[in-house]
Amino acid sequence: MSIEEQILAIGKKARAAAVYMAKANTHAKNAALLETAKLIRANKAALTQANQADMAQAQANGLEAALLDRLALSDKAIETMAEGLEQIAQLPDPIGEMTDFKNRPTGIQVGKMRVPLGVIGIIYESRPNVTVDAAGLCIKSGNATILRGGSEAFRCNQALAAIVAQGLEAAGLPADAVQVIDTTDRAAVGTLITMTEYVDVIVPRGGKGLIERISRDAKVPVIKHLDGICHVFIDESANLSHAANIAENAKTHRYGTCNTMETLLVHAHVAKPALAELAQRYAAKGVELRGCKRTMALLPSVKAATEEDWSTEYLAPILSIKVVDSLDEAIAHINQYGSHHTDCIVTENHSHAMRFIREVDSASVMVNASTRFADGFEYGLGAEIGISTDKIHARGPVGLEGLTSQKYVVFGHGETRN
Ligand SMILES: NC(=O)C1=CN([C@@H]2O[C@H](COP(=O)(O)OP(=O)(O)OC[C@H]3O[C@@H](n4cnc5c(N)ncnc54)[C@H](OP(=O)(O)O)[C@@H]3O)[C@@H](O)[C@H]2O)C=CC1
Ligand SMILES: N[C@@H](CCC(=O)OP(=O)(O)O)C(=O)O
Repeated sequence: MSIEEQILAIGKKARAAAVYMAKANTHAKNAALLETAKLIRANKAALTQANQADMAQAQANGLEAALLDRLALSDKAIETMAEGLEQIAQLPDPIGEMTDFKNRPTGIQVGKMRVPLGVIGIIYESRPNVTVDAAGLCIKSGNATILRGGSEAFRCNQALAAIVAQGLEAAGLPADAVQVIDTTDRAAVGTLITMTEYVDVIVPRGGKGLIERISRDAKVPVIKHLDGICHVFIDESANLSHAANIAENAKTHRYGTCNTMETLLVHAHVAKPALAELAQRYAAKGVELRGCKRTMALLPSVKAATEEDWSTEYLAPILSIKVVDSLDEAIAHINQYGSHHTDCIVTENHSHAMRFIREVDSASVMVNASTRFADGFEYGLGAEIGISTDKIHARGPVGLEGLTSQKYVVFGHGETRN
């Protein structure tokens, strides 16, 4: 079979499974989640072995440290995946919920019912826990899914696919509700994003290369989950102790995640003390600093930032720094160079905070909190498919509700329209 034929066959099975999933009851969906969690724990040794093989190959291929960190599946990460499924089982089932009923003068009652999207294709980075989080959220929201993880995580993802299939079958649900594409050939992505007959929506999680491909070729509707060029702006009225803690955490908590800060903006009135403190903290953690001319005047060891730096997502211990003269300049910089993912202002000035959250055009806009909080679990969604950088149909961390839609339902008593 050609790759195209293989993916079309997967699509056909997913479409059939979606019909069952849409009407599956909450008990069966939760049973599948809990059984999969049990199987993940029972298969810890096999998962570890598969991950070690993936890690060895990725290391041999020279994958960067932050990306190896993302690929690694420690005992703790395996337990977290299982717990994540148990948490999704605890969440209320969104499907079938009816809301917003109104009695119309004609006698009919008009309301809305929450329904699954159908078949969701997800293309994502080499992070095995995403396979389980995505599978869990799609099961609970009554969708079928086709997963295409990063090639470095191939072995581990295949092992996880087999476990999820067993979990679904044990609960009497179709194993085809979650299928993991079993080739790393990118031709498979080409078919996945064009088979409108079988796929209702594509969620691409990734960087620039993926964006270009999807923008050029996709025929299926897309909810983009793209790169994070995130900023922290230290305002002139910032609490400098909060600013140092936030700017340190936003950069150094995890270097490889999309919600990590890549550019720090500092108001000129507080640049000297703010940067003196932060330079020490970053030096202790080996973060390379690249700055504008005014930053370099304050911190002579800093390298010169180029125009390209302002629009670069490093995913590494590198940070660009710019000194700005006003809130307006900070907002303009973020809207020009950012990726509309997550941006933060550190300020004690309420009107500056309100202007920042109104005028910065990003999926999450924060006041006095680290950009690392942009995460479905941290926002109370239970888990996330990822962070949408699109404005429709979902924006920011996408949980169960983002994987559903609402249809109108109308109840009458024999009424006819005049
Ligand atoms: N907004 C969000 O929720 C998230 C965003 N990200 C972003 O992802 C990026 C980091 O991950 P990284 O692994 O580098 O991302 P990549 O974009 O390189 O890879 C992500 C996935 O897309 C595939 N892919 C990439 N390019 C193409 C292409 N041209 N055609 C078909 N498939 C393609 C990859 O496959 P292959 O294995 O073949 O390379 C992989 O499965 C960062 O920019 C980060 O911000 C990450 C997580 C969440
Ligand atoms: N929500 C995640 C970040 C999003 C994510 O998965 O990022 P990445 O490590 O780039 O795959 C978190 O805060 O851990």
